[in-house]
Amino acid sequence: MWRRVVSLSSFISSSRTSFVAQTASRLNTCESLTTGIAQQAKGVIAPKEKTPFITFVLGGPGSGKGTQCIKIVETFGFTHLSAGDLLRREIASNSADGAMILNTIKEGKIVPSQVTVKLIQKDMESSDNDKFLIDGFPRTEENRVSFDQIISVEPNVVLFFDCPEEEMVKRVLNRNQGRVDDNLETIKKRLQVFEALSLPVINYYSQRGKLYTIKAIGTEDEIFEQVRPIFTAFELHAAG
Ligand SMILES: Nc1ncnc2c1ncn2[C@@H]1O[C@H](COP(=O)(O)OP(=O)(O)O)[C@@H](O)[C@H]1O
Ligand SMILES: O=c1ccn([C@@H]2O[C@H](COP(=O)(O)OP(=O)(O)O)[C@@H](O)[C@H]2O)c(=O)[nH]1
Ligand SMILES: [Mg+2]
Repeated sequence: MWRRVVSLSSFISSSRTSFVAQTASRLNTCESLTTGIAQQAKGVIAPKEKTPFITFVLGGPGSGKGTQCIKIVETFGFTHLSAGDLLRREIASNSADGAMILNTIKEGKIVPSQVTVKLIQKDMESSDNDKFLIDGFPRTEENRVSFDQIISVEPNVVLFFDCPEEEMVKRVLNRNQGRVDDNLETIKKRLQVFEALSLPVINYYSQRGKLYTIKAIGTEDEIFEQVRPIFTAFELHAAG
């Protein structure tokens, strides 16, 4: 449904821009939040009720992306699309790509972009919602470019759950979901892939003022209290 209207962009008024800045400042949130929203408000934004609002949720393995996505869904009504879950669903359904995906995940490597983007696209298009959390994607610059080319929508927000390696390893080893990649050997490979291929994506969005870094240590609730004001500010902006 959202695809039909994506190209119908309109300019947001300058009064809206100042409202956004005021809102963020009223919320007493961090400077990057104020700057990020104000920067977006200066750009071309399609009508709010029809444009998909996309959040990429990034961070190393075990940084708590999935856990926080559940809370964001409960509080802000997003649809949660976990790229890893979509790929595991392909394996479980014995699809043509299933064996290739399984081997790639076992090795801690990245599935070809087109495969992942098509799965995300299918779920986005079949959803009635226009607010999406895309969890664990893009993991590489190639992923990012591929999404841009196929879906043709920029993310509004990019969350980065910044967690010490030691803590991520501990959490993954205790995850207990029977995943083929939750073992020490694969985790080491995944951490290397994260550093070499995913950090450049995070830097890309940082340079564009879209990145919101969350210190991903502490209790789940404490971490969510860093996440909440980001979406509250966007909600207030949309309501304004
Ligand atoms: N703040 C936290 N403190 C301790 N354990 C956590 C926290 N957040 C998540 N976990 C646990 O760590 C594991 C990895 O979390 P998950 O959300 O699956 O991370 P990711 O999706 O980034 O790999 C899960 O078992 C989860 O219950
Ligand atoms: O866009 C993606 C997302 C995931 N994966 C693969 O799926 C695994 C598990 O991803 P998930 O996001 O479920 O792991 P998490 O970071 O949540 O532990 C990754 O290590 C990759 O091998 C991938 O290739 N492309
Ligand atoms: Mg996850």
